[in-house]
Amino acid sequence: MSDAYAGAMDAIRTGRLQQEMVDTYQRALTGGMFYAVSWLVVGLYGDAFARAPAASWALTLAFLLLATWRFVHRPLQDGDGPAIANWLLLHWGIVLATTALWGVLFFWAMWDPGFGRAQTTALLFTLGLATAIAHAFSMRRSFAFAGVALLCVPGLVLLWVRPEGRADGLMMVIYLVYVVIALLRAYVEYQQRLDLDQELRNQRDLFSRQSRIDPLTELANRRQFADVLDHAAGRAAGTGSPLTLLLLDVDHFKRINDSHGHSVGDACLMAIAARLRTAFQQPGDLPARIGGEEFGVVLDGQGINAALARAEAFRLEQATHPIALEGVAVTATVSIGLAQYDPAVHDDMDALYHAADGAVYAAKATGRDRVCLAPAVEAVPA
Ligand SMILES: Nc1nc2c(ncn2[C@@H]2O[C@H](COP(=O)(O)OP(=O)(O)OP(=O)(O)O)[C@@H](O)[C@H]2O)c(=O)[nH]1
Repeated sequence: MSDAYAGAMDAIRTGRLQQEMVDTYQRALTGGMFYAVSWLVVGLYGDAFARAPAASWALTLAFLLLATWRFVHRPLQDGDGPAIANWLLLHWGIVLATTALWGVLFFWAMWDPGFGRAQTTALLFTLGLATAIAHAFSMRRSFAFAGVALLCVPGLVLLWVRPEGRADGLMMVIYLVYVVIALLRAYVEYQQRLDLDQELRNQRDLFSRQSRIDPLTELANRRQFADVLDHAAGRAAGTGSPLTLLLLDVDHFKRINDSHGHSVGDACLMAIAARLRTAFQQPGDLPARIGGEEFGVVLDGQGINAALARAEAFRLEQATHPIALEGVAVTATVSIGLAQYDPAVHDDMDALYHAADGAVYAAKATGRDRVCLAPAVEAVPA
């Protein structure tokens, strides 16, 4: 498995976990308060606060604390996979602690006849909460089952073992069959939604990449080049830092195509792009394929002298190091034009581009395989 593949798989897993983290937080948010309110209804109408005030207030406080914890345990902003997995474990821990507490309460309400009619209220709330888990907490099947079990099983066992509670117990078992089916279906639907979301994210990333990258050479394409140049010019105009534009055209490229075929021509363009990528990888450099056999490099932060030296080095490498392609060695010389950005002279990027393009034209006109400066720009001593 290549590093790139492993990295992509990690990114997909992390993307899914991030989505699950956000969903788990949002779905758990309001649920916590439902437990507190439901208990208040059962406790008040079941006279629990008068009969067992300490236990009743302790339950109220515990539900409120757990609900607040769900709220303040916010999703991570930029966690990696393991950090999100840990976050999920803790959040599920809070949710399951709440369901376990309700399970104890339900057992108490079923066991203590002092709750009177509120026993039915507790039973109905328990079924309602189990239904809510089945529908809203389908992200993790095993945790959701554990939640339903913690809510229902203690009270259900009690109902079952008492002959007078057997009918309610039976009703509960039948209802729980529905809850289990609903939970399984909701789990499958949730996973399908995650798959769909991932698919949409992949498509979006692909389109975004295709709109910025030249497919043959994998350099930045004309659009990204123009955006970066525009951005760099805005900053250069504001800060006065230097910015130089380099345009490069392969000499007699048609001959390479005609002599060796179009596929060798393509391979030659890819090789030149690879050399450009190696030669122009300093911070502020952006090599790009502008179209056909024409390339450009944004040299953000570079004055004309440094740019000239680097352009000359690249030209020399092209002239002296043939490219080995499909059994043939091709020498592809290049004509390069340079223009330094001057906000007083260049009204917009088109003006800078035309200046550099004029320099390429001058290089072609004076014999090719050379670097020319745009006429308005003078090289100054370093
Ligand atoms: N193989 C290949 N050829 C391309 C591609 N894009 C443009 N070309 C070819 O590049 C050649 C450019 O030819 P011209 O514009 O006449 O320029 P040139 O032959 O390089 O001559 P000068 O620029 O004057 O030195 C044409 O033959 C195009 O078909 C491409 O993606 N792949």
